[in-house]
Amino acid sequence: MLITRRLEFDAGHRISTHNSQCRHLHGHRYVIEITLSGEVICEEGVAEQGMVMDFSEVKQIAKTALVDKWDHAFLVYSGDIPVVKFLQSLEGHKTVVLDTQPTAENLALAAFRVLDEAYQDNYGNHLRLEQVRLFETPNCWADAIRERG
Ligand SMILES: Nc1nc2c(c(=O)[nH]1)N=C([C@H](O)[C@H](O)COP(=O)(O)OP(=O)(O)OP(=O)(O)O)CN2
Ligand SMILES: [Zn+2]
Repeated sequence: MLITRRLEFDAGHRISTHNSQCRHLHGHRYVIEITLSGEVICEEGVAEQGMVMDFSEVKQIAKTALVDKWDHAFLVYSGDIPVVKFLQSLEGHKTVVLDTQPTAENLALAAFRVLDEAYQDNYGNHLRLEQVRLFETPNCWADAIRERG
């Protein structure tokens, strides 16, 4: 069984190597969709009976591990030296330094890695992160998918 939880957050970025608009500092209302697989919990009388994981728990884990850290932050590539220096000069600014350009593809991958560690199988129902879909705009998104093997 697959379940998916959608969350939204705002963040700034730029793609410093881009040859058009995206090299300018700008922001997005990002949407992240987290898809988990697992067996439906059958244990009689537990709060999660009939669920793979309670959607509110899926949300809480995503917020703690990732969304609250990225929300209203500027997501910057460590190689984008002028912007890294500028952000460091702003006292207390919420900045997330990434080791890759903050494209939809790289953000989906980074989110997958963080969230994969965060979701634990507490009920022996083989809970597992399968996919992170990250929308940069309503028309543009990237999917980071668990590799088989
Ligand atoms: N493969 C990718 N291509 C682009 C990315 C990306 O992350 N991966 N990112 C950008 C820019 O950051 C930009 O914000 C997206 O801009 P754009 O293509 O203009 O998207 P819009 O939804 O605003 O465009 P509409 O034409 O208004 O739908 C660029 N490319
Ligand atoms: Zn952008």
